[in-house]
Amino acid sequence: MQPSRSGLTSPLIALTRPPAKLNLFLELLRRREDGYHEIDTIMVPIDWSDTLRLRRIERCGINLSVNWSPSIEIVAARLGIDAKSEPDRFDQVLAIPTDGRNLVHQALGRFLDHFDVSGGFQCELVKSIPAGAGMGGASSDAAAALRCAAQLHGIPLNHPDLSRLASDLGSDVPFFLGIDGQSCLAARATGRGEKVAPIGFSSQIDVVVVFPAISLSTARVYSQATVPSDIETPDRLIDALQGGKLEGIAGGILNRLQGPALKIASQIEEILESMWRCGLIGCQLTGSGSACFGFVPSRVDSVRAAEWLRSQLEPGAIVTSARSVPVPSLIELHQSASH
Ligand SMILES: C[C@@](CO)(OP(=O)(O)O)[C@H](O)COP(=O)(O)OP(=O)(O)OC[C@H]1O[C@@H](n2ccc(N)nc2=O)[C@H](O)[C@@H]1O
Ligand SMILES: Nc1ncnc2c1ncn2[C@@H]1O[C@H](COP(=O)(O)OP(=O)(O)O)[C@@H](O)[C@H]1O
Repeated sequence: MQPSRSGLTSPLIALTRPPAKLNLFLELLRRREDGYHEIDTIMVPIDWSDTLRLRRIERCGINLSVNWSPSIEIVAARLGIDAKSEPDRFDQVLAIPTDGRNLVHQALGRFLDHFDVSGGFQCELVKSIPAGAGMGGASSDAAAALRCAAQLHGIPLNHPDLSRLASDLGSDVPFFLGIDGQSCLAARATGRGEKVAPIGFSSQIDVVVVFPAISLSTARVYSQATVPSDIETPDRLIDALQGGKLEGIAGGILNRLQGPALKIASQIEEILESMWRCGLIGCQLTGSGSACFGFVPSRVDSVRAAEWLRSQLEPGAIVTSARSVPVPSLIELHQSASH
């Protein structure tokens, strides 16, 4: 800990904004004996992000608080969920655990055990990324927590054990951790998703993302999926990404989990239809859903399309214009005001 002017220690706060991701391509290669699927996926991080603040505390253990931005009431109102008349749905979509069920709690617990460091952590998580949306919010938060914890303990951010911890936490977590500390705008992930390779690609992508107020369980969607006999590759998409050609990108997308997700939640089909009608191109579900995205040529177009879709779909869905950003997210270090 850093000494303050008064001579007492003043803990540092690590602040970062874990981004969401979109799966532009997701093919199922085979179902494994352990129940996981070998996949081939192309992921892009976007600027729809949570906020995570972490500081070391002397007391052992993890103290985690979770709030919604701008507030749970405003998010619920946009989603058209009434806490009093639909308490189960409210909980299913908006209740985020603060105990060991939260992936941030698990990440910090495993960090403390693995590196055998003294004390604990106080963590404030502000959610903006919907849960059960296929946007990887929990995974991104967990990767951010591992990186902030390493930073506060002077452990190099490219320490190989962090990758192992990330992979044990969930298949999507290594993507958000970044590869050897390098930042990247798009990556191809294979294995169960934990083998990540950056794609050389430097342009930005503008999209509109719609979260249709339903949380889908990743395990349930995978359990309804079938490995196809003709497996597709993302080669065309990768070429288009590297060439920066929007039509090529939109033409190369695929999500083998879209069919099973639509079977579970058929209302997603109407959302996709509205997105096509609005002029977005390459409209598709991300990951195991329920959020969908579509491409536009520029930021101006995404803001305009999001406004129109909002007038059609809200309340009942959250519509956001978004742009690709690099992973991992930057960490800012601040001196804590009180201790
Ligand atoms: C579908 C994807 C696409 O990026 O994202 P989300 O929709 O969850 O964001 C990922 O494959 C999700 O990764 P993640 O959310 O980390 O899943 P995990 O916690 O590892 O696994 C949850 C469950 O999903 C199934 N699962 C997950 C990954 C995989 N390659 N095959 C699977 O069959 C397994 O039943 C597993 O028990
Ligand atoms: N930090 C977290 N943020 C959001 N959800 C979390 C978190 N930790 C655990 N969860 C649980 O994980 C599930 C959703 O995970 P998430 O990554 O947001 O969705 P998806 O797998 O669809 O991308 C929910 O059941 C939620 O309760």
